[in-house]
Amino acid sequence: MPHATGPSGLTPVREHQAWVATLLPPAPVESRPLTDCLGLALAEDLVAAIPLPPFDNSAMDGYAVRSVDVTEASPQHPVQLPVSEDLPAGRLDSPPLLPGTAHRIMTGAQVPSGADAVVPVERTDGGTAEVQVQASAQPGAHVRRAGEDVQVGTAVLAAGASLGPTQLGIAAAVGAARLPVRRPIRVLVLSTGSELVEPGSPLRTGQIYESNGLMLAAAVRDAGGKPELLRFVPDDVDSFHAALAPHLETTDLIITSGGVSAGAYEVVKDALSGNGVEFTKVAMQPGMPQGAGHYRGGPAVVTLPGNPVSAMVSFEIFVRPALRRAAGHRDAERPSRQATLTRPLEIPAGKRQYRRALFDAADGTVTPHGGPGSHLLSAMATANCLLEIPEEITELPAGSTVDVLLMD
Ligand SMILES: Nc1nc2c(c(=O)[nH]1)N[C@H]1C(S)=C(S)[C@@H](COP(=O)(O)OP(=O)(O)OC[C@H]3O[C@@H](n4cnc5c(N)ncnc54)[C@H](O)[C@@H]3O)O[C@H]1N2
Ligand code: MOO
Repeated sequence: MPHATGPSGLTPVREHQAWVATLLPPAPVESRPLTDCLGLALAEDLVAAIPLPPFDNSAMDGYAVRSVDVTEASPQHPVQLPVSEDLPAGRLDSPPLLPGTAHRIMTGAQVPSGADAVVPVERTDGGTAEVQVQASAQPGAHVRRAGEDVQVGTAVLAAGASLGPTQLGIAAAVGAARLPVRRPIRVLVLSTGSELVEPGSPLRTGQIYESNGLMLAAAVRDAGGKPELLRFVPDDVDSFHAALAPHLETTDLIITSGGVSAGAYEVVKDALSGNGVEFTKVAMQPGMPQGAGHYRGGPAVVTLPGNPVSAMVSFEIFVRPALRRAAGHRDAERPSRQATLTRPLEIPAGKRQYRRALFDAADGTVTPHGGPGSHLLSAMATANCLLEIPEEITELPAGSTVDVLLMD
């Protein structure tokens, strides 16, 4: 796709976002056991085939009674009833309750026909052959009605729902053993750079610890994708192609970081130019040098800049929404808020700024956190949002209303 350029000669952020989004088609739908669905997106509405609760059941351990039999009960004048059945949760038959009797009943057990209330055990003497009921009960007391939570035919989850713990819980509760979900996007994360060494090994002058690969793979997983991490890919073009080759059939998206700006040793740019990937400068800070396309007609590729904050911010702005949309998530975007800036900011013109910041939900304010430098990863690690400042703005007084993207 040709790059649209803005007045600055740079590609507008929204153009690059749209381009990256076109690279990833919707992932195929597959049926998975519930245990394998965490973090995925539901592909179809989940319609309840049973009500919840499935039957009238007790909310308390106690005695199932007819409320009219205990109208006069009090601690001073208990009503004595014979106990004719014991109803633990899970008992399959449900003997009816005869007038003037009680069934001992446990939480979750089916309320027998004939009973219309449960008296908690604490309001009785706890008898097993006979029970002294010391309190009256309103009709319906401590009875959880069938269908009170979910009625048959209700869509308990809509297509596009992200499946977290409670969504999996409700799916199991209505009896779904498997769910139709979109297969997670398979992402190959590559890092290159001769200066990089593995955390845990000694650092020599001129070297730094590799962090982007791990960070981006974690970001992919966090976004619901399935990452595979290839670190320390050698810095020459042939080795780069050789490293990719075994993964092409099983990869939807390749993400690289580094090796794309104007240096003499830009292996990513050298290897991917002419192989389906186009490079551009995007009107944003951090994250200016970007590339995207399809590697040799195969997997989608997004090349992120190497500076760690640039890599992470551009993942957030370009990759994460595209990845989540392709994986079927309705909430593909980070939530955004408007907030009041606590201190003034001066901003270079012409590029959309993404400043790391701290959003205070209680008072609706946002405070820039750390400087604008794209190597300042520690501030990003302790920030909770990105402050998004449009290209044309160069000055923001304290008290300005600004947009923030919430990161957690
Ligand atoms: N003459 C120019 N120089 C630079 C330009 C430019 O337009 N003209 N752009 C600058 C901007 S903006 C950025 S961002 C960076 C992007 O450079 P690259 O994407 O080519 O990245 P590298 O040069 O490989 O690395 C940049 C920086 O990040 C560190 N890095 C790289 N990979 C990792 C990793 N996996 N883990 C941790 N840190 C990593 C690397 O050591 C460098 O410090 O270019 C500017 N220069
Ligand atoms: O645009 Mo680069 O991404 O600032 O550091």
